[in-house]
Amino acid sequence: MFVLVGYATAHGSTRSIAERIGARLTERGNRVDVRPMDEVKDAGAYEAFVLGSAVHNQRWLPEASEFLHENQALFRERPVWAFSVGMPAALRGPWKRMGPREGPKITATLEKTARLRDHRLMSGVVGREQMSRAGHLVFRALGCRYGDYRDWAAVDGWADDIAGRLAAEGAPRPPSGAVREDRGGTR
Ligand SMILES: Cc1cc2nc3c(=O)[nH]c(=O)nc-3n(C[C@H](O)[C@H](O)[C@H](O)COP(=O)(O)O)c2cc1C
Repeated sequence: MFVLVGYATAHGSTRSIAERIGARLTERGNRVDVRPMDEVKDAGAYEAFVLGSAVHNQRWLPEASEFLHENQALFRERPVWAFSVGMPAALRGPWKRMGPREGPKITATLEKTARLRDHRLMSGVVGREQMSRAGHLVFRALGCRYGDYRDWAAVDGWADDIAGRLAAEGAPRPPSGAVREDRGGTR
């Protein structure tokens, strides 16, 4: 399959995760472009999409939201997987409960413009240099810690699931009426 792994990043974590997913899908036999969503010229050229954005204030970055909006007809027809990169793993204390609530909230927004096969909220690198002074003070007051929270095993596992689904969907179907010998095999 010809797959776009499109991303929008402010500080690089989302790009690194997109590149990892792209490499994994390529290893599994797909033709893959990994590129920023605002540099994609012809979205219609791709057969499937894995789209990811950094999360700011519980939303995708504006260029990512625009890309979804502009191509919504396509994203209702072709397979789309989405990932959001935030900081649920950096949260501490009562704020830790925010993480599980943020994922479904973002999913609901994305589903207004795309029919998603799956959406994952992941954690990225959270650095002092990304924060305003006020943001830093709130972050520290909540007991949160800066760090690299990327979970590569989870990213690889998810990419492998996607590769499996693409392989199943891309495989030539037997002619209708044909009797399959391999009953119980892939659908
Ligand atoms: C201004 C700002 C707002 C943020 N808002 C959120 C948020 O609402 N939810 C969240 O989970 N992470 C939030 N983050 C954390 C980032 O999404 C996180 O650091 C992520 O790794 C950034 O990805 P990037 O390196 O691709 O830009 C915010 C970061 C910044 C700088």
